[in-house]
Amino acid sequence: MKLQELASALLITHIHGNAETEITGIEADSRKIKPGYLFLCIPGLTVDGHDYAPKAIALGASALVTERVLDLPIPQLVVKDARYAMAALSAHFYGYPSKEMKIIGFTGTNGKTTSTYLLEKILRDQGFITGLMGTIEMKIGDNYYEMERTTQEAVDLQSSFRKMCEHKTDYCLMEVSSHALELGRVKGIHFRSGIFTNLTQDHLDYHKTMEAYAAAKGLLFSRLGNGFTSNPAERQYAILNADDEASAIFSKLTAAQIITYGISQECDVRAANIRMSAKGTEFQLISFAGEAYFQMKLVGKFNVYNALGAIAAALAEGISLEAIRNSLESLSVVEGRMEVVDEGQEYLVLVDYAHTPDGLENALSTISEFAEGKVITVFGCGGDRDRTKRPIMGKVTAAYSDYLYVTSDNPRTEDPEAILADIRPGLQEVNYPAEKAEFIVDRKKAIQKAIEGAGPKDVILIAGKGHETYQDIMGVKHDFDDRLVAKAAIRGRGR
Ligand SMILES: CC(=O)N[C@H]1[C@@H](OP(=O)(O)OP(=O)(O)OC[C@H]2O[C@@H](n3ccc(=O)[nH]c3=O)[C@H](O)[C@@H]2O)O[C@H](CO)[C@@H](O)[C@@H]1O[C@H](C)C(=O)N[C@@H](C)C(=O)N[C@H](CCC(=O)O)C(=O)O
Ligand SMILES: Nc1ncnc2c1ncn2[C@@H]1O[C@H](COP(=O)(O)OP(=O)(O)OP(=O)(O)O)[C@@H](O)[C@H]1O
Ligand SMILES: N[C@H](CCC[C@H](N)C(=O)O)C(=O)O
Ligand SMILES: [Mg+2]
Repeated sequence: MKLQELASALLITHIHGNAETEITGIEADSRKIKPGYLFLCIPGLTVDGHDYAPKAIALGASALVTERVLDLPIPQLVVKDARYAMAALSAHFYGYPSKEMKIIGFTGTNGKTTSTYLLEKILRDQGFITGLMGTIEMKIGDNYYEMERTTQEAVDLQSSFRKMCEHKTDYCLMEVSSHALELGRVKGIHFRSGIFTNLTQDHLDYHKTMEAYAAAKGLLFSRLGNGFTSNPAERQYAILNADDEASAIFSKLTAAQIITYGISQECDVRAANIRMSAKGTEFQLISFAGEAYFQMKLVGKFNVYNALGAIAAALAEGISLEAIRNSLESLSVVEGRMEVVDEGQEYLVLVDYAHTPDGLENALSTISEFAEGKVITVFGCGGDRDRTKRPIMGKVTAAYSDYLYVTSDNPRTEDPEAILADIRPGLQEVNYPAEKAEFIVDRKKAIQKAIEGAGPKDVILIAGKGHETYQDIMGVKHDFDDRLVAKAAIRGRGR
């Protein structure tokens, strides 16, 4: 594509240099530039992409997108807002792929990843080709890709969508993080539906206040539904959790047709008579499309919510309640979410991704309902992330645990001891007995000690890392998998 043609995606631009320059690729990271590529100079929160233009040129960049003319020897497309331009130009470069499939976006503090897999299962069982992108991985056709972040940068996102189209994807199920919404990574994407899971505290390091965090999430819904259509295939839906008060705000923001789901409120897709055990969850589903009795293998009331959101989205796609039920009943586990580590031992070991106060509350309240012995929790808090959630996470785990191992969970560039010190006041606030809590920086040792101390009917929750296979210390990702460490520890003590 020629620079001139790319520029046509924006009304106000200025081309400095040869407009006929051929563009063979488009990137916003100088380290990924190949000969012939256009390099987008993005002023970031930590560095300014304009400073990396010489590096991009050295790697063969043929043109730049800038916010000001740089004294450099290649053509430049000067724009008002490089981040906005990144989204718009990437969509144009890749031929607007989000219009060629149905993209369903999931947003909310907890439950996004889980919910994408539930809906993926339902859609795949109907013979649809699905793509998925989120915290664990990206799937395109039969190919799996590692993800750097939950929601990709706009330029990577549009490229991934194009690949999905090449694989004849019918539906793309994607997690839409609040960072992505705030930073415009998903601007201009045509979503079929937006699903809201819930809003509780996280990421206040970035958003500062819960109001700002909610406003970021709201962007998914405020962009939905404009331009009514008689074609049901083009309709857009906002699928909202009626039991979460943020839904009232989102319903005012959106022009999409709203489908509500929940347990305690009157809504379009509702679960009643919920029965929970260590083996799964049962509930009566009452919906605008009829009623059915569900028996799922996923544990915890929070998974009923995740199921309801997925059911609502599937009903909007015209899938029958019976088919939806068959799919959800056959799904056993989502990786790293309440995943059982089974080496034939007498105590239960669960690895879960709970890394927020509400996630821990949900995981632990579920466990407390079926635990016959002690509840032993191993957890930590991420470095370079919301510090204010640390004591609250300490308080929540203390409330439910007979024994606590407070340890590291991706300290990143922070001092691990300092993170542990931030958690401690939460335990003190509820007068948690000091002799029942150990603070051990080394996560492997903490897991080993928890397992060594377990009695026959005890439940050990290892929270925070779920599917992760690394421990990020000072920017270096060391191999670390809670499930493997736990397995080795169980075998080490002779089960
Ligand atoms: C707060 C946040 O999300 N920041 C993201 C944002 O950073 P930024 O705007 O500060 O960019 P920057 O690092 O200053 O760089 C500016 C520009 O220079 C470029 N650059 C930089 C260095 C270089 O050598 N060459 C170069 O070209 C960068 O590619 C970028 O275009 O854009 C960068 C480029 O895309 C991201 O790497 C960076 O993610 C940071 C590392 C991050 O940790 N993000 C996390 C918090 C995140 O996004 N999490 C969410 C939520 C997870 C969830 O709870 O579900 C996610 O979606 O994963
Ligand atoms: N609907 C829910 N409500 C509250 N907690 C939940 C819900 N679903 C899952 N959880 C808890 O939160 C943890 C994270 O779940 P999941 O990975 O599905 O969320 P996510 O929104 O994708 O998180 P992230 O923001 O890190 O991508 C789970 O391991 C579980 O403990
Ligand atoms: N998406 C979340 C994941 C947190 C997972 C936990 N293991 C941590 O590192 O804090 C975040 O980036 O805040
Ligand atoms: Mg996720």
